[in-house]
Amino acid sequence: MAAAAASPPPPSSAAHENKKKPEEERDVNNMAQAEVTNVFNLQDQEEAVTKMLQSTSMGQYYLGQTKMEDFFIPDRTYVPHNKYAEEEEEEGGGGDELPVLDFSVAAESPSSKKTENGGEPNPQQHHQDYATRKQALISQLLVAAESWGFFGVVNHGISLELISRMQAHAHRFFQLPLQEKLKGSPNGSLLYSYTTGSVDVLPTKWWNESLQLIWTQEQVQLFCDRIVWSQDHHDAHYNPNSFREDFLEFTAALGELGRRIMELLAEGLGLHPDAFNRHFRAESHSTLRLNYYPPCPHPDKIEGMYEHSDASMISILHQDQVGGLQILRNGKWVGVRPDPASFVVNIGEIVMLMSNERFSSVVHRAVANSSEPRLSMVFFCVPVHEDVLTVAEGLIDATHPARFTPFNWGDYLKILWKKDRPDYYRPGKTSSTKTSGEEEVDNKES
Ligand SMILES: O=C(O)CCC(=O)C(=O)O
Ligand SMILES: [Fe+2]
Repeated sequence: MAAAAASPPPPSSAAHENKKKPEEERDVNNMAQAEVTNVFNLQDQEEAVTKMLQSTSMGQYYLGQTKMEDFFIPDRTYVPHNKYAEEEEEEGGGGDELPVLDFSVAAESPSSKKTENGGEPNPQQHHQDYATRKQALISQLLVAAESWGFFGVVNHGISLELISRMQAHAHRFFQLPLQEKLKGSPNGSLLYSYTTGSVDVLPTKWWNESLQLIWTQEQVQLFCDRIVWSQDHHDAHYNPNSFREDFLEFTAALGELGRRIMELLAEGLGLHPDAFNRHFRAESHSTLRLNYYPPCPHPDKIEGMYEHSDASMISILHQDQVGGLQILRNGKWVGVRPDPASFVVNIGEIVMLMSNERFSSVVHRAVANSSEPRLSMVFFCVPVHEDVLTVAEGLIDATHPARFTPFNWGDYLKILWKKDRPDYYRPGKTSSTKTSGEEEVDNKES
């Protein structure tokens, strides 16, 4: 994976065109509407689901309450989903590359490694090698977190088979009829459920669907119990328990990777290795979010996911081979080339604040495309609700006063969408920038 600055084309004027709605668009709408009518005929249909549909972009679209044109974003800087750094460089752009870090050393213990021929290494020599390589990784990580806020991770220790199994589960889920998927929105929660696109409070409508679940056994079980994974009897061999099992294995592995990354980030800042991790515990409401972007007829005018920064401590993202993740870097949108073997990690707002803004939480977006669906899977490491979060002690001195006051994650969620959110919660952001991953609009948790 590599990426570089891409020069944005001139703002699209197409958003202002008054185009007639093509036939096929109307068909999609009609089909979706028929499905929704079914949903409303079900006896056990919950008010919350109706409310969710009516207050989300794709929900309104499926209900026929929103037209394609209502998704258009005027004067948007469009960079196609498959435009990456290399092409830009070939065209003479010469962008810089997204740092990609080799995490193999982070999974090693200082003493356990065998030599290549299987013999015992000289323990002292090995310890020195290990320490040198770990220090090199920490230095690269520090540069990446300070200057990019984003980086790729390879040799992360998560098996490619597990990743593809999760992708297959996600595709299976998103291809279910809408009425089935809506069973995954049992209580109207917009944070821990299946959601049809962006919520109304946002200034833009996103062309996506998502499923976001807390990483606990209990939560995933509640979800699995409601979903009928396939109505096709030819598909009877599919084991619905496998979603739960793979979900738990995947989130546990991502949690472990998140822990390793935050430990190294803390060490890089000269802090106690546990400075961030002591707030990232098993009882935190960390989530896995599956983002599904159906083919979109107007990707130049419609956003898959609008620009935002993540409210997490850190986020760990895997995107499929389609491409579409873009980072705002030095005022330009930079496309991140997909690589099935790597994860893309970004610093979230919580670690940015705890680091007294030594690290940046960078604005990013997802661009839709007209030809194929796209899937991304994001793990949001978040702190335990009640923990008081402060700037790490070791980072404050006379010349570097704390830039924000102590807060906790529960309070943070409450103010996340407020227009009058204090400045120190969103340094350097434009007023149109919203935070994603945590759409707890009415604080409807659980
Ligand atoms: O789909 C993507 O590549 C971006 C997803 C994202 O940024 C998010 O879910 O917060
Ligand atoms: Fe994000």
